[in-house]
Amino acid sequence: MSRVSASGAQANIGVVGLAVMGSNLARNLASRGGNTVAIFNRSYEKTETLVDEHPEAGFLPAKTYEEFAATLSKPRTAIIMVKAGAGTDAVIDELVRVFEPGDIIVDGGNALFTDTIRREKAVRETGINFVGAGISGGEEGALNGPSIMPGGSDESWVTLGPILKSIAAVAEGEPCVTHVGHDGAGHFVKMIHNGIEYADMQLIAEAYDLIRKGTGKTPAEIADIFAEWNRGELESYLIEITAEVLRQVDASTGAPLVDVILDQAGAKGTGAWTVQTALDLGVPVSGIAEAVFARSLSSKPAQRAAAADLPGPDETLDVSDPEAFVEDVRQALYASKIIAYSQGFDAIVAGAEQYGWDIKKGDIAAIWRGGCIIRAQFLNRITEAYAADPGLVALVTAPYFADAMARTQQAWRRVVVAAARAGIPSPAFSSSLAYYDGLRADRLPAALVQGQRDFFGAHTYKRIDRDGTFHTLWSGDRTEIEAVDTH
Ligand SMILES: NC(=O)C1=CN([C@@H]2O[C@H](COP(=O)(O)OP(=O)(O)OC[C@H]3O[C@@H](n4cnc5c(N)ncnc54)[C@H](OP(=O)(O)O)[C@@H]3O)[C@@H](O)[C@H]2O)C=CC1
Ligand SMILES: O=C(CO)[C@H](O)[C@H](O)COP(=O)(O)O
Repeated sequence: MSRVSASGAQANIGVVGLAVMGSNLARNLASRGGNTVAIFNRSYEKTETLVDEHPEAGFLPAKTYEEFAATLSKPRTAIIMVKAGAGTDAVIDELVRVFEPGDIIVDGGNALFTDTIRREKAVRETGINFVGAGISGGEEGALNGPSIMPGGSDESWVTLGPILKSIAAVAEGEPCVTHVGHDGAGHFVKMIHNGIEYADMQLIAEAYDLIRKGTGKTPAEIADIFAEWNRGELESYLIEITAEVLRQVDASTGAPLVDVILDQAGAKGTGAWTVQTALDLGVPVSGIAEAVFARSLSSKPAQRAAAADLPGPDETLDVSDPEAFVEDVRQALYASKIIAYSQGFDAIVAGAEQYGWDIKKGDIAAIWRGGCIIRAQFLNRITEAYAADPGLVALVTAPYFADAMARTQQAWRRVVVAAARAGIPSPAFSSSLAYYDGLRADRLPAALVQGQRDFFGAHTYKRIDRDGTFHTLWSGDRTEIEAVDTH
């Protein structure tokens, strides 16, 4: 079997899967000096189109997996960018068939991290290296520089590191890529990135909704507000693109595009994975969960239609000072956003502990500063917070963020109260505030829950005044006895 392409050229890197992400990543790789890129797609038309549309890239196209392997110099390195799930397994099986020990397979798709752990173990047994790498930035990021979160072995990172550094986004002179940790660590961190992305998007959407309903401003006027916010502490990619979306006018009706888009949000699953994983780890990612549920609720048209006539409040959102209200919403958004990141980092800490990964939180915040969807100005503050205290128990308690909370929390409360009084759903704003108040509460009603659990299930409780585990004989004489801790 030939080990070179039809032209005899060799590629140092390959890409399998040439839809939106793969085709742009392949072009990004090809644009960096020294790279020659082999490309393969299940249906050959996509490969042909990419080659025809981008002759400058010098791609080496392959029609079969055998040809693809033969085109790559050894050790072969290939990045898979296909539909997550069965598609990824199918491609891995084919690559394992044509690759050799020492070669490297990188899955750059949005794989569930437990799948990555399974795949890494299985592929490693063949002598081939497998790396799960989260890649964020969408189409534009893939082309011009994404944020990359690779897991896998230290050995793979030696080969892969320079290639990934060459294509990653650059923030303040540093490439937005780091070796996150072993096996599934990279995909775990990408999953949390997406969870935060869901929360941030929902919070921005709630801010828009409240301003629109509270002040009657048009989408274009609200776009101006977001553009202004993007010059301050809220500066971020999501705020920036929100202004663009709100400014867009529908060509066929002349209406703001946002008013003709069906209000049912889709989801590909990474937000739900974050919440499911956090539940397993016992981490309250309530802001992220509300964002996932808000999309689910929006996509239940039959239930929404059936509930449309249910009674609401007597009052509407009565804003006497629109400028002050907009400023309150801005502060509520900033406070809630801090909570979303704080909860996301809590999940990273818990995941690292559970799976034995040495994840540097400050490094993760640093590689999210550029290329990815949640890139934001305040990620530098997160890096600084973890540098100052690597054992920080909750991001929100770091001095910078605690100060931000002190500054914003009254406005946050006013916004949540106003929304509730006017019947405007703001699940992410309000659940983030409840989380904040829960964290700082001196005493929680969890004590009563423990009493209830002990009543119906003899689940026992601890006391505040002495060590030990206790149970009250609820169906007997109601005296208290020492018991075995059942949690
Ligand atoms: N779109 C985005 O903004 C982002 C996407 N991602 C992730 O990147 C990956 C690629 O995303 P995207 O570019 O949107 O493409 P899609 O997720 O839409 O996947 C389409 C690609 O997968 C291939 N494919 C599907 N099933 C198989 C199979 N059984 N065997 C071989 N190939 C298969 C398709 O080949 P064919 O052409 O033959 O159908 C096509 O190349 C996904 O895992 C996605 O979650 C990550 C970050 C951002
Ligand atoms: O990974 C991404 C960005 O980081 C993708 O854009 C992701 O697919 C978006 O998720 P969803 O479709 O569920 O909104």
